[in-house]
This record gives sequence, C-alpha cells and structure tokens, in this order.
Amino acid sequence: MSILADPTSTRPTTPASDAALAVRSWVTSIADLTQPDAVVWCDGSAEERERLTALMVESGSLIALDPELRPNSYLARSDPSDVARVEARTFICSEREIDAGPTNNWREPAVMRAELRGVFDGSMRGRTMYVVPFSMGPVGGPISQAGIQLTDSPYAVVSMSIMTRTGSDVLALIDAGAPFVPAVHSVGAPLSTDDAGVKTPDVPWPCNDLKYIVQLPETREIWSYGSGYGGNALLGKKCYALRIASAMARDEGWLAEHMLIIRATSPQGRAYHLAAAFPSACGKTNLAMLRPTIPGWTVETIGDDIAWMRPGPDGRLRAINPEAGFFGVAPGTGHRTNPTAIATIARDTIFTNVALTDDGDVWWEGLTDEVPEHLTDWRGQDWTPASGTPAAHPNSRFTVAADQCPTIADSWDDPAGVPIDAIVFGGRRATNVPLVAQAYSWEHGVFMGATISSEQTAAAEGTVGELRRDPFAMLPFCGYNMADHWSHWLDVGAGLTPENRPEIFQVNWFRKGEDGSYLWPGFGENSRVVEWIVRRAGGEKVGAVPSPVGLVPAPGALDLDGLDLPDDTVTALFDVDPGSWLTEADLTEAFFERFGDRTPAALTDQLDDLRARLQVWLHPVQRAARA
Ligand SMILES: Nc1nc2c(ncn2[C@@H]2O[C@H](COP(=O)(O)OP(=O)(O)OP(=O)(O)O)[C@@H](O)[C@H]2O)c(=O)[nH]1
Ligand SMILES: O=C([O-])CC(=O)C(=O)O
Ligand SMILES: [Mn+2]
Repeated sequence: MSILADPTSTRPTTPASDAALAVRSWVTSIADLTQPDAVVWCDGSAEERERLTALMVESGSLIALDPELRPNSYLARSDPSDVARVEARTFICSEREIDAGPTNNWREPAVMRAELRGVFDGSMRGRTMYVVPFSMGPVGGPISQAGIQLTDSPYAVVSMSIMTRTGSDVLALIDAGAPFVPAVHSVGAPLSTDDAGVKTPDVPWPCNDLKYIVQLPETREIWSYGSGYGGNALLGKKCYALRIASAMARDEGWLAEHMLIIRATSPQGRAYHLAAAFPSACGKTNLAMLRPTIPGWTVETIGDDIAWMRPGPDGRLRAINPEAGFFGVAPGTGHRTNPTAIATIARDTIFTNVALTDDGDVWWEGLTDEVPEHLTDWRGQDWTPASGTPAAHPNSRFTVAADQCPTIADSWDDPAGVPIDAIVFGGRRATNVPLVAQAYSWEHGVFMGATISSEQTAAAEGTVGELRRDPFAMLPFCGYNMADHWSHWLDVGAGLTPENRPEIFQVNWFRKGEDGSYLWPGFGENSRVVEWIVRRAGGEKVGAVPSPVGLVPAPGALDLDGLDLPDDTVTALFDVDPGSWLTEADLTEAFFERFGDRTPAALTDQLDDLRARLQVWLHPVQRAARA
C-alpha cells in the first residue's frame, strides 16, 4: 500500500525536503511490510488524544473511571501474560558480539533483521498504523533528540503523548533535516477477515506470546514486537532514551542514565541538584517526589526515571529529563509514603493493572491503610481481602504528565538542563550496604556504580527478591558493553575540572533488621540523607568519617532529630562488616572477570584499594578465620 495514494492516510501537507521524503518512504516501507488497514499521522493534539481515548473506551481497552472521583482518567487491564519488561527477549544487535558485552542478549544484525521481517510481515493487518513523531527533551533543545514511533497500539500512542513531546512541531523539525531514530512497534496480533468480509473481533489487550525488543545501536534503530506494556512498547523510554541514547552518548561524550533528577533547596536558600540511579522499582519516583520532613528544606521534581547529562558551556555537568511524564509504580504509592504522587494522579491519568473500586475509582496495595471490602482485581475478577492474591499487579503503574506534579521545578523543562552537584547510586539491599556513603574519588564513585547489586523486583520477569548485579542500575538498559560504560564514565569525569565534577554517593533505604523489617523509615525521611549528601557535595562543613566502603556521616552529622530511632538501629544502618564485604569483593572480582580486558584498570585498582581498607578494619578473629 502506498501512503501517498492512501485515502485513509492523514498525511500532512506535501513534503518538500529530501528529509521529509525519506521519512515518508520509510513509513511507506513499514506499511508495505506490516499491511495495516490505514495509516494515521499523529499531530499530538488534545483532540487527537480524546478521539483515541474514546475509541479505546468503546473497544473495551480502557475503562473510564468515575469523572467525579478521578476526572478524565482511565483503567487499562493488560493481558495477564504482558505485565512487565521482558529482559530475556530484549536484544542488542551490534555487528560484533563483544560490543554488546556479556550482560546483553546479542544477535547479529543481519540475522535479526531477517527474523524481524518474518514476524512483522502482515503483523498490523486489520489495524491502524499510527505515525508518532516525538522528541526526547524540549523540542529542538541542545540536549534533545527526535524519534518517530510507528505503532498499531492506540494505548501506546496515547501513552507516548503523555510520556514524550509528540506532534507536528517535531515532525517539522525532522522534515527540516533533524536526525531521528526510527522505532517500529507492533503488538503482533493481526485481525483477519473471513471470506464474507467479517473481521475477527479484537481483544481488549492484543499482544503475542512471542516477543522481540530489539535495539540496533550502531544504526540507531528500534523494533518492538508482541508486547503493549511499558518499557516494551513506549519506545521513547527504555529503548531510545536509555539503550540507543547510551550508545549515542558514548560516541558523543555525554551520558544517558537510569536516573531521577531533583533540586533541593536549603533553609539558607542554596539550591543543589542531585541525580540518582536506582534499579527498576527501587525508589526513583519516590525520591523524585520527596516531601522533606526536616524543617526549611524543599525538594522539587525534575525527572523520575531518566537523565541525559552533558558538560555544558560553563563546564558543569548539565542534566535534562528527556521525558514529559511519569510511568510510576502504583503499589506502595500512598497518602503516607508519597502524597505528591497522589496529588499528581488526581486526574488525567491512565492506570494499568491496578484494582477497580465499586464506585469506579482505583485502588492498590499501599494506597490507603484501610483495605476495601470488595474490589475488581487487575484481572477483572471479584476480589475481597480474603482472596489471598494482590488486588493490583505488583508492577501496576500510572501514566501521567509531569506538569501535573505539584512539586515540578520551574526548570524541569529548561532545554539547557540543570547543573548536577551530586550523583547517587543505590539498590535494594537487606544487608551489608550502609544507609549512605560518599566516594573517596570520582574513580571510587564509578566503582560504586559499577558494583551495585539489588534484590530483583516485579518490574521485569524473573524471581522477585533474588540478588543480582545491576551496574549503574543499567543492566537491562545499556546499549553497549557495560565495561565500556564504566570506561566512558571515567573519561567523562576526567574531562570535568575538580570544581565542576559532581561528588558521588551510595545509598540504601532497604536494609533490614533481624526481624525482617526495614531499619530506616525511608520516603520523606530520606531528606535527612539528601541534606547530608548535598551539603557534602557543596563543600560545606558537615562531618564525615572514613569507613572501608566510603566516607560516612560523623556522629551527629546526619540530622536524626525527631526520629525515634534507637541507637542500635543507627549503628546497624551503618554497620560495615569487613568479613562480609571481603566476600562481596570476591564476587565483584568474579563479576569484573566476566568483562575480560574491557574492565578498566582503574576499577580493578579500586577493588584492590577496597580490599586493603577492609583488611585494616578486619577484626583479628575474622582475620584468623580467613587466613
Ligand atoms: N521501604 C521503602 N520503600 C520505598 C522507598 N522508596 C520507594 N519505595 C518503594 O519502592 C517501590 C518502587 O518505588 P519507585 O519510586 O516507584 O521505583 P522507581 O525506581 O521509580 O522504579 P521504575 O519506574 O521501575 O524505574 C514502591 O513500592 C515504593 O513504595 C523507601 O525509601 N523505603
Ligand atoms: O520500563 C518500564 O516498564 C518501567 C520502568 O521504568 C523500569 O522498568 O525501569
Ligand atoms: Mn525505570
């Protein structure tokens, strides 16, 4: 089918430039391959979103919530098999396997292309293909990048219009020659028509058991097949802003990271910016929306999932949030834990896989202390507290525009970005890792990032709770060899002057006591840790003392006023057991060995230094036992 001749195509005015013609011919070639009934060019308007939303309500893909309780908001229930990112089916296709590295699934580009042609052949039959031009970052900004997603999922279109800047102004930029990343998405569920011309009825959440989430970092392409969910299907997010962008960033001297960005202002009126990487479902959205419990501090939100950072004209590392919305974890998000998120999602929100209340609102575990007597669960089944299953899927999410967040910073969409003072790495660790520690140097900070380990969450398939290495919180998202990512970080740091180089820290909100409960209250109380971090990064006089794993707050330096924490809990939060850490060091050595000679020498040196510090701290009894 030719787009130019297609009467159902809403193609904008006849393009003039070569760039514009190239875009149309690419769209035509994908339509020829996937054979949709119609092609619709999206303009990103409110009217368009309303039209697609109404279409999905009519088809049963969306349930309208009670407009009094939750204006202009909807619930989507996915197929029960399509609830999270599929890492086992995510591929990095570089020409050479070594350039994808041992932590990525690699396929040869030519082999993968041939396979993709097979699965995409006719995959949009009976459906509409939408053309969604989008910008990651403010349209035309110096750190921003464009893309075009072709998709047969109206849910993906509407979600992309919340999560990115979509529409005609981006297409105009691309038509004028701005580079863009082509991203093709199909749910892989063509609708056939029988001899009598009757189409097979659609299902509320079409998808396919076979899934492909494919990135070709060298040719900057994305192909996604079989899933309609989150990071699998909203291709601006993980596929582009992390996997493809990390490869671009490596080539061009910048950074694309799985990081939140906040601005914290002290009672003295000094503003600091912090970027923090935690693995999926480990607290980025919550820290990004933190409501400080310590007097006089404010925290404003800039981004909750992704940061693009590059040295600016002033020599400082400047960060933008390339997204325009939040795709946040619902369970655990409550009035007590994250009131800012609760205010953000009061209206104009799409909820996916949460429970439905009898009065037409949403509910999930942790939203309220009180559990409703009756709900419709995420699968659409009757639910009572006696059901014994979660009412909302553990990876259920809300999709909402960033500017609905009451704490969004004025500077959140500044195209030039904000200057970063502190970089934080964290994970979900029940043992060993202290509440907070500051790196001794940039190299030590890169070592902290490279050695993050975290208990797995429901954000991807796999066993929840299993400890795994998640370097830079980028294990599922680095578009090239992870060890090269560490070298790149070392290079970026070396290119910044000491005054402009952010300080690096490590945090752990998730340490548990012997009874299995969290030692640290977390959430708003994390402001106490943020204060120590940004004051240290700002070169202010706040005490720190050395430990084998980094500088930790000196006694009294961390504000614990008004917190009812017993002394032995505080001690336990900062306990560094050299014996256990030496065991971690052995595991780190084995982990580094997986990357062979790509592991930068600076990091093996850091491992030596860590072991040397641990030996000094080792109790004589432990030392004798290890000898
Ligand atoms: N105990 C404790 N739990 C937390 C804290 N911060 C976040 N959580 C919980 O961790 C889960 C995930 O948190 P999010 O902030 O949504 O995670 P995220 O890092 O933004 O996740 P992705 O969107 O998957 O990248 C939620 O259930 C939160 O309630 C904390 O300080 N303490
Ligand atoms: O990509 C997703 O589906 C959600 C997300 O932020 C993550 O998993 O880190
Ligand atoms: Mn994420």
